Formats: sequence, C-alpha cells, structure tokens
Amino acid sequence: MEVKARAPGKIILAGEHAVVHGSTAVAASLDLYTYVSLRFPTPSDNDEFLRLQLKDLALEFSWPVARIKDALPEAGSLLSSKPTSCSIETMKSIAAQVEEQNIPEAKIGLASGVSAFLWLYSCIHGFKPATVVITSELPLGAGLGSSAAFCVALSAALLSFSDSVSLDMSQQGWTAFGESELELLNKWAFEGEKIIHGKPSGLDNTVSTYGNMIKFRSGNLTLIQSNMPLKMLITNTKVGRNTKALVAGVSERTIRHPDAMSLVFNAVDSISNELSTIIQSPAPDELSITEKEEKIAELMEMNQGLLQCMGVSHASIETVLRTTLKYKLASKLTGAGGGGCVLTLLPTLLSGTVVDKVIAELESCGFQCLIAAIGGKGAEVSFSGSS
Ligand SMILES: Nc1ncnc2c1ncn2[C@@H]1O[C@H](COP(=O)(O)OP(=O)(O)O)[C@@H](O)[C@H]1O
Ligand SMILES: C[C@@](O)(CCOP(=O)(O)O)CC(=O)O
Ligand SMILES: [Mg+2]
Repeated sequence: MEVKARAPGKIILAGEHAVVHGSTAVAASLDLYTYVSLRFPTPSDNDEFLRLQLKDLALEFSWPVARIKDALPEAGSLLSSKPTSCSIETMKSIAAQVEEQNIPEAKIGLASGVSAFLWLYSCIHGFKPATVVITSELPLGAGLGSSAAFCVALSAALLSFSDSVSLDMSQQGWTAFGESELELLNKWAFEGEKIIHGKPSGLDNTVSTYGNMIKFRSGNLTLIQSNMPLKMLITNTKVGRNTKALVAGVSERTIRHPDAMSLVFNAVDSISNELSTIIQSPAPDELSITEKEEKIAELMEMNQGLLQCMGVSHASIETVLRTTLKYKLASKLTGAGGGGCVLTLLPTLLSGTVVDKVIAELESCGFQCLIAAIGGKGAEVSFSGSS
C-alpha cells in the first residue's frame, strides 16, 4: 500500500511579514502542488533504510534507521497525536545527519527542508524503514509557499499511515481529511515550517492545509467567501532568497525602531481587513466590480509601500512594479520578498492584448510569468496498491 499526498502553494494578497508580528493577513491557495508519496518496505525487501528522493532536483538521501535511532532517541517516544517542537539540541543532531549527505553547495538551502523531513518522519513513524518521494510544481524559495506545501504534504502522507488518523483507504482518488485531522495536520506542518523559517506566523501552512481564501491573525483563521472574480498575474523575478533571513531582518528592524514599525504593522492590519471586506461584500451592492478592483489595486500599492518600509523589497521587484505601472496596473510582492514573486491585479475589463503585452515586457526582462487559479483545494491524500 502506498499513500500519495498533495498540498498547494499560496499567494499572500496582503499582510506578509506583518502577520509574524500579530497583524491580519489575507492569503489564497494556488492550483500548484507539492506531492509526497510514502511506502514502507515489506519484510522480504530486507531494507533497513529511510530513503528520501527529491525527484525534480534529482537528489536522493538515505539513512540506516539504526543511525536515526541513535541520533534522535527521543523521537521514538513521541506521539503522532501530539505535535512536538524540535529542541535546539536535537536540531544539532539532525543537522549532523543532513551534513553527512553532502548536499551540493548550489542546493544547500535544501538542508533545512531535509532537516524538517527527518524531524517529522521520526516523530510520526519512529525508526521504521520507508521510501518517501517528493515532487513539486512550485518554484522553491520564490514566495509561493513551497516550504509550507512541503511540510503539509509530508505531514499528510505520514499521518495517513499513523494511529492518529483514520481514513477509508479503499476510497478512489483524492480524499480530504476531516476537521479534527486537518487541525492535527496543520500543527505538525507548523513544526516543520519552524525548522525551515525560524519564526513562521503559521499563515502559509494553514492556507496550504485548508485551501480556499483565508484571513489569518495570531494563529486563527477565518474562511473568506469571495464575491468577485480575482485574477492575478504572478511574476517570478527568479532572484533567489531565503524566508528565514528576511523574517529575521524585519524583526531586527523592529527592535531598532519599535514605535515606527508598530505603526507600519497596524497600517498593514487595516489594509488586510479592508481588503477582506471588499472581497466578501455581496455581489451587486453599491460598489461595481470595477470600483472594487480600483480599491484593491490601491490597497496593494499601499501594502507594497509598507513592505518597502520593512526593508523586504528588491531592485528586481521594483522593476516589475515600474513595468506594470506603465500599463496602469498595480502590483505588490508576495511572500517574503527580497526577490521571489510579485502579484499584479488583472482587472476583469482589461483586454487580453494588454495582458499579453505586459507579460511579453516582463519576460523580456528575464522574469517568468504565470496566471494560476486561486482559492482551490487544500491538502488531500490518495491510496494505491493492496494492503
Ligand atoms: N520540494 C521540496 N523538497 C525539499 N525541500 C523543499 C521543497 N520545497 C521547499 N523546500 C524547503 O523550503 C525552502 C524554501 O522555503 P522558503 O525560503 O520559505 O521559500 P518558499 O516557501 O516561498 O518557497 C527550500 O530551501 C527547502 O529547504
Ligand atoms: C514573510 C511571511 O509572512 C511569509 C513567507 O512566505 P514564503 O515562505 O516566502 O512563501 C512569513 C510568515 O508568515 O511566516
Ligand atoms: Mg516558505
């Protein structure tokens, strides 16, 4: 029996970084997924290894399970029903196990993902041999939440074969978790995100777990029922960056200028709340779709200005902003910034010719554009093979 899990990436419409400091954020899932398959060997396979294959990166790691038991003895006594944080001491042991795998220098950013894998696997399944295969449709480290999709899909696959979750394995196709199981899944994924991000808000793993569009503040989510079409162009500047370092940079600025930064975070909170009110306001009310889009465009520009105040914009992001402004289109960075992806609102009445022109101009700068559906499904699992 094999389980395959998938979890979506996301865009943040408003509130990144400020959400780490208690402000409201608005985010939606994307129809781009990370897939994780999990299979335990049969006794006749005589395999005593835990294997991790990152298919699109052509990388494969393996550890004898006895070695993991020596390195992480406490993981064997943890319960899959009780999400547990990785201590600093254990993190050091995990780092040593990851280091031995000799990750190529150009892909060293993956070390934190592999560490999160070792922690989640050994907490949920102890020291059992297994093969875990990962593929992703998301660009890694570009602001579309690949780290959260990785942690959510991985936790979903692991929990499916644990005592804490009972699913009908005979069901065909993709199956969603029940409400309390989603909560457990989201908590485990958050523990993984902590290893990758340092101090995550929980927004990314929550939207990847539940899908749809959500408003999120201090760990609490509210589902948003969108009452208008919302089409976003996503431009990947292809400038690599690391969320952990950018989040730490904003925290350092906050320590240096607490009063000013608290006002910035309050302003972002108001923007997110206003944005969610507009998106949810009943369809034919006093505001036409065009009026709503104009307000959203203005809020996106204001949010971008505040992200600049936080120090997370980048020359490549500014180039995207200048280019789209020539076509009177509003943009903002999405995710941690410092490069990565930028969102541009595409109003309903905008002609296809203009969209094609903007995309051509952005791509001539070396950027990559995509239009993905937003607000779709969250984490799901699918079973195959006989038990
Ligand atoms: N498919 C994957 N396989 C292994 N590690 C992954 C995968 N997806 C994400 N990661 C981990 O997440 C990191 C990127 O996360 P982050 O900097 O938060 O950017 P984002 O979440 O916006 O893509 C990668 O460097 C890696 O450690
Ligand atoms: C900057 C932040 O708000 C979002 C980070 O998203 P991403 O990892 O860049 O996709 C951090 C967080 O909410 O934990
Ligand atoms: Mg991330």
